[in-house]
Formats: sequence, C-alpha cells, structure tokens
Amino acid sequence: MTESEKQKPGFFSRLFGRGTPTPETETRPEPAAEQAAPAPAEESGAAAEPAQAPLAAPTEPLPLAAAELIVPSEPEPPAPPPPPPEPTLAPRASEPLPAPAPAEKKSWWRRLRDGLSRSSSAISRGITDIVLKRKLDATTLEELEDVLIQADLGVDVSTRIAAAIGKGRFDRQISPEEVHQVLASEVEAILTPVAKPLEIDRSRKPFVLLMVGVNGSGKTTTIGKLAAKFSADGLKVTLAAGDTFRAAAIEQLKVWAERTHSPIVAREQGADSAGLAFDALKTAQENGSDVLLIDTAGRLQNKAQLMDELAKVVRVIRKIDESAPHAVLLVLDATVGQNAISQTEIFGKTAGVTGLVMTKLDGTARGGILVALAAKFGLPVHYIGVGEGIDDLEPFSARDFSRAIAGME
Ligand SMILES: Nc1nc2c(ncn2[C@@H]2O[C@H](COP(=O)(O)OP(=O)(O)OP(=O)(O)O)[C@@H](O)[C@H]2O)c(=O)[nH]1
Repeated sequence: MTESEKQKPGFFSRLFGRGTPTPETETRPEPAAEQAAPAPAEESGAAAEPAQAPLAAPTEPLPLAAAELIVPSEPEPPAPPPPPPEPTLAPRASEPLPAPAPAEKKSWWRRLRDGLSRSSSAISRGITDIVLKRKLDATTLEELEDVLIQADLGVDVSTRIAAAIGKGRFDRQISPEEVHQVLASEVEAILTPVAKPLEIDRSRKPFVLLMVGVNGSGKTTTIGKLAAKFSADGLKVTLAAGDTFRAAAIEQLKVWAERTHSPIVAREQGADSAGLAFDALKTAQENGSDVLLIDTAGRLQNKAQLMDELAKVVRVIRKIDESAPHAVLLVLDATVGQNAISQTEIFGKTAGVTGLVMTKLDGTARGGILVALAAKFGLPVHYIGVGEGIDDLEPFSARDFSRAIAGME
C-alpha cells in the first residue's frame, strides 16, 4: 500500500457505508492487471499520437473557459437532523422481548421516494404556504415559480409549470394537491422523451461503455453498480480502472471487480490511461466479455488536459474497434445543482456524451436539476442513483421520478 492510500482511511467506509476494510481486499494482487500489463499501448504507438484528434463526432471547440468547470458548487445546507426517537416503554423483565423484525428491503419506489424527500418536501412546503393562504393570481403564480426555481428546475421549466398551474384556475382557491398533480404531470411530460433504457448491443463484443464525469460525481461507484446489474443479467463484464490519477479510484474499482466477480485491468497510479484502455479492450475481447466498462479521470484542474486525455482514450480504443465506444455515459452528481448544466455542456460537446446517469438524488434538495437538464439538452437519462448501495441505481422512469419529486404517494 502506498503512503497516499494509507492516508485515506475513510475510503472503504465511504464505499460501503460501514467500518474498516478487510485486509484481503486491500492487499489482494490483481492478476488481470498483471496479465494486461505487458502490452502497453503507448509502446505500440497507439498513444504516441497528437492529442488533437476529435473525441467523438460532432466535436466543437470547448465552449467555456477552464475556470468555469472548476467552479465549486455552492454548498448545500446540511440535511435537517433526524427527529428524536419516539419515546418507547421499556419492556418489563417478565415480558418476553419481541423478536426483532427481519430487516425488510425497501422497494425501489420507496427508496426513490425517500431519497427525493428533501427535494419534494422543499417544493411541497413552498406550495402549501402559498396556495393555502390566497387565491391564484399573478403574484401567487410568480411565487410558485420561485419555489420551483429554488428546487433547481430552472427558469424555463418553472415558468412553464407555473403557466400550466394557472391555466383555467385563475382567481380560484386551489388545493396543494391540485398543484402537485399539475406539477407531476408537467414534469412527466418533460422527462418522458429522455427516459430511455441503456441498450446493450449484444452484437458488439464487447459493448464498450466509457464513463465520464468530474471527480466525485460517482463514476466509479456507478461502474460497480452497473457491473453488478449486467452480471445479474448474465452478461460477462470486464472493468478498466482508467482513472489512473487517483490510487483510491483504482482500489475502489478493484473492490467492485471482486464483489461482482468481474475481471479488471488496472495499473499503478499515474499510468497512461489510454494505454490501459487499449489493453482492457484487448483483454475483454480475448476473455469473451459482453461489456467493457471504462472508468476515466475527472480532475478539473486542467480541463484541456482532461479532454485531451479522454480524446486519446477514444482514439486508442478505436485502433482495435473503430465503432467504440458504443456509449459514453456522463455521471452527474445531483447535489451540485446548476453546476450540472455546465458540466453537461462541456462533456456533451467534447466527449460525445450519449446518455446521462444522475447520482446522489438522495439527501439533496436539488433533485429538480434533472428536469432542467432534460428540458435543456434532451439527452437520454439511463439511470439514477439514490444511495451508495449496490441496489441503489435503477433505470430511470419518468413517471416514478415525477411523482416522487412532486411528493405523491
Ligand atoms: N448518497 C449517495 N452517494 C453516492 C451515490 N453514488 C455515489 N456516491 C458516493 O459518492 C462518492 C464519490 O463516488 P465515486 O464513485 O468515488 O466518484 P468518482 O466520480 O469515481 O470520483 P473519483 O474517483 O474521485 O473520480 C462515494 O462516497 C460514493 O459512495 C448516490 O447515488 N448516493
């Protein structure tokens, strides 16, 4: 273990949401990585090309200055403390203790509904405060619009929804439920065109999925969750630890590889990620994988370098399969709110993004950003994440999301 890894004791707890790592996991040598190591792509000339070739068509010059991508998102106010536990009567010594209820696994709808509760309660509170007091008029509608803007739905979407609420109801006293209904159906109408499942083309062997996104957006975790899903569907998956910038990202992916019994191609920190992707594609072809999931670095300190690196990864894997990558998924962290718009703009134009995954919708009041993104870019939304667990990622459903964010049961 390197010094830098030793200094990151919180990594495994972050990954699993619990205690310290098992020693085997940390120290286990990675056979697939060793097998992959002898044929570095840069030595084969693959990586020696100039970095200017287009990453994916259509490519355009970078639209924004590097500094814009670096802008940290405004810190979100912390979640309110949980309510104090209900007082309970201690059982008398003579009474048998009730058997502990088996921990019931929450349905996806419940997890989604609970996950989005910070977003939905902020909206619901705002709506109730406004419509219970007054009839619907221009001022009320403007206030409703403000509530939606504050929940990160964006100005255009909020104006559209406020107009729909006002339609035929002007000068009437309306109920919060009526507003929730309109909100849910307007949001669903915006989201339905983008709610598209990720199709794995089985004729591509492997189907190459490039995962992009800024540091900490949840890329590596999402790769792990996708690997688990694909494996459960009977697909053979290979992982490529292409975020060679961070030792922790490589280790994290190795853990997911172990958990999902997937081969992994990994190298030491600082290795050339394009060379690694090249080796990974070769390995995935040789081992008969159906899907190759490639992790990438997402550091923002130097945007041009980041994009060059992504371009190089694509150029190099196209030496083996010119149709690859078959999908480029941008992973976005919902908690960054409006910052997700500039991330989508930049990665969309320079990395040939074909679809989105939004993570961390749990515990944020900014879930409305997904609606703003859908309205602005129309990019397919394939999956959403509402937690760190292996099952906390599901295909995106416009209806479920719109009902959850509107606070409906
Ligand atoms: N609450 C919550 N946490 C998540 C979700 N998805 C990922 N995370 C956590 O977000 C943190 C960052 O995730 P990573 O997968 O390391 O992000 P990354 O984009 O690979 O980041 P780098 O490795 O730094 O490039 C981890 O602690 C994950 O467990 C989610 O849907 N909900």
